[in-house]
Amino acid sequence: MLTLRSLTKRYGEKTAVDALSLEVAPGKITGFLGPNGAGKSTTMRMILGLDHPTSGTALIKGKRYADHTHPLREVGALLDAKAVHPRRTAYKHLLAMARSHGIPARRVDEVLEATGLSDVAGKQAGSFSLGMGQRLGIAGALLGDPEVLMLDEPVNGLDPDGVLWIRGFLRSLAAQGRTVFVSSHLMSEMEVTADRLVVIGRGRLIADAPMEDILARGSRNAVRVRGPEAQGLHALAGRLVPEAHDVQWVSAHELVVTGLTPERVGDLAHEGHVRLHELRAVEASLEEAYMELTAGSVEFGEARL
Ligand SMILES: Nc1ncnc2c1ncn2[C@@H]1O[C@H](COP(=O)(O)OP(=O)(O)OP(=O)(O)O)[C@@H](O)[C@H]1O
Repeated sequence: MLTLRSLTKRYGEKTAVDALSLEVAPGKITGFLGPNGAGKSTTMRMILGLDHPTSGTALIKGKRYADHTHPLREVGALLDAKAVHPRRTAYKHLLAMARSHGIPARRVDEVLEATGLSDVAGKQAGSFSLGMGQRLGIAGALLGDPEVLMLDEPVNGLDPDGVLWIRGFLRSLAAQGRTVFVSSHLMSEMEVTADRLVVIGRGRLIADAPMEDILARGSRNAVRVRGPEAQGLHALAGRLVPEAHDVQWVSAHELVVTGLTPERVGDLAHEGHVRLHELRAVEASLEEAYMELTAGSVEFGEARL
């Protein structure tokens, strides 16, 4: 569990994180989204005690990072996968980390196994592909068997296999009851990975809600209705108009209805004995919902997608 209370960071005149309050719950993947410069990395750095808040607090399981006796056993983080000595082998890199935190050496074998790196444990980290480097970073984050995992853009630059692996791996970590907090600018990725989304813009909280709710907020959520009989569809439109936000004709045989569920549209069609060949929810993509949410809070003129 992560708890942010009015977390604020100012750099001179600039407010990078502005009174951010939220809770990140265990057992699920929480996506952390925001346009370029929104304050995601600064927030993560403050949670890890790498940056001091100007005011407010960031708590991991109720305590500040610095107040934990064994912080690596509470929170594992992947901020920059390249922060590894290139000539050290994966095994030696993890062993050095384990030793400096009082973690037994056998845990190194366990995390190598869990991240699929056992076969390359003796290879120098500098020879690793980006995907293997990310796996090594995640192995390091898992060393202390922490309840909280925090990853900054873990799929950035990965090939499809790497992306699939990370997605499945994060899912399994959440299923073990861990708190998984992951930032990404890849909206499509978050749509299939995260259970909950925290969206920030200019350091401020814009949304903190389950993924379905964020998607449902997109104004383009609509129902597409197609039928063989134009007259029947006209009659149906007459029944829809009083209840719907909007009813648009796409063609003589097709309507797009906003503000009603497919169930309601189907029931009204049934009541009016109107034959339908298609009844389909057209969901706003996360990209659309996100663009609407962050409109006006994009720092550099354009959201990075
Ligand atoms: N050390 C610093 N000194 C001054 N300003 C900073 C510093 N670190 C970050 N900022 C500013 O704070 C704001 C938030 O930056 P941050 O890196 O946290 O955003 P972000 O959401 O992680 O963006 P990105 O996706 O580009 O990494 C930006 O305007 C950035 O320029």
